[in-house]
Amino acid sequence: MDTEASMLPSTTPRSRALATEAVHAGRDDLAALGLHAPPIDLSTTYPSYDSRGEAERIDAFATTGARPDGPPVYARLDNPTTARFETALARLEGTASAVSFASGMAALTAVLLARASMGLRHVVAVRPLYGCSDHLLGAGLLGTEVTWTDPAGIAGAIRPDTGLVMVETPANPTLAEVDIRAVAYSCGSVPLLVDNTFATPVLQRPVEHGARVVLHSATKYLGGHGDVMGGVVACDEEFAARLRQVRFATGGVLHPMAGYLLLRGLSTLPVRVRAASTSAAELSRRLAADPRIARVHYPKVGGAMVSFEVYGDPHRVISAVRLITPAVSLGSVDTLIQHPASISHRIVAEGDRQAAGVGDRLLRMSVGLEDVEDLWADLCQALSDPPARTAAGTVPEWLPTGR
Ligand code: MET
Repeated sequence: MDTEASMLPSTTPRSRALATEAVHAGRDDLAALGLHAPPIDLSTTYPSYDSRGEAERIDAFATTGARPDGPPVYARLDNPTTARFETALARLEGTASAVSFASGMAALTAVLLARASMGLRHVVAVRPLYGCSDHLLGAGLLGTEVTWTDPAGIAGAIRPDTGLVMVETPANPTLAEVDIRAVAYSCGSVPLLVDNTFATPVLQRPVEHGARVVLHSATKYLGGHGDVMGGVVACDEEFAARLRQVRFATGGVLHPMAGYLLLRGLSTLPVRVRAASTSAAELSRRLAADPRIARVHYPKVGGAMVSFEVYGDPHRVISAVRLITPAVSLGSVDTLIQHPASISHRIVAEGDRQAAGVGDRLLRMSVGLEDVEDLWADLCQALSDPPARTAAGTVPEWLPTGR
């Protein structure tokens, strides 16, 4: 069992360069353990002959929410493998702590419940957000109430029962950006949560600009290979303790295998994000110069996401890509494209979606690690009208013509 990991300090400030932390954070004890790869602890329960001692450890967790000393008693309290991922992500975001969850939505749920349980049910939020985040806030499923505003309206929207201000920057799917420092100032003493899924800590560390809570769908760039689902909240230890109590009570824990894969994903995060961002910036330039494209969205902070509005039928583009994968989600090594109005933001009421800039002709592309010329060739043939794949001689040989 990997008990040493639970001894790792969770409050060590980031002192090494980001690329170094990405490789080493959460693994600092491995050499002393005589290990190279992090051990995976799949235990759901932890035997003990000392029931009085276990009672004390459960009382301590229930009272403080601090990570238990030694074995976790039960896997819903903590897990040494997922703790390694939490330690590493906190280091990258520059926070004291991080708490992992089964998905990004489980992570956001825990944040909202933690604040609502303190009598702070009201949330101020800026659109657009990822469609399911928008839905979770707006539908009142957790008993929260939301006021939507633009960044300039945040200070005026805050009430005595406001527990959170939430922004996503760059936003899903329009890549609209907010000035985190200015927004944090408007929040006063209300914590600002920034969904940093698109930028990742490689391009932006929101706590350095005044945010108090950083949310990630770890399923995306942190995992990086489209094969692991998870969520994580980076924050101070006081709020992390509250989140652990909510996680224990509601059960949305990250599986240890997912924790292992996410820790492995972090080690290549800077390399992947920078390489994909270079291609995304190049594709955004080419798309902006293309007469078939009405508008291109690419954020100032950079990143591997490009959104664009077509003059033609966006559904035809989705059906015509051959190298690019027509799928929702993002942050994988392969390039994905999806139609937000149909998928990622389908659950948002049409009027709200349109008002947030998520039009019917908008496509969102997550640029991966393929050669940029191959990606451009696939985009060009998919954008052609009539479809290039039916026009003899215009399909690159390497593109499959059917499925
Ligand atoms: C179920 S829809 C969306 C999944 C993911 N959050 C995305 O934006 O692509």
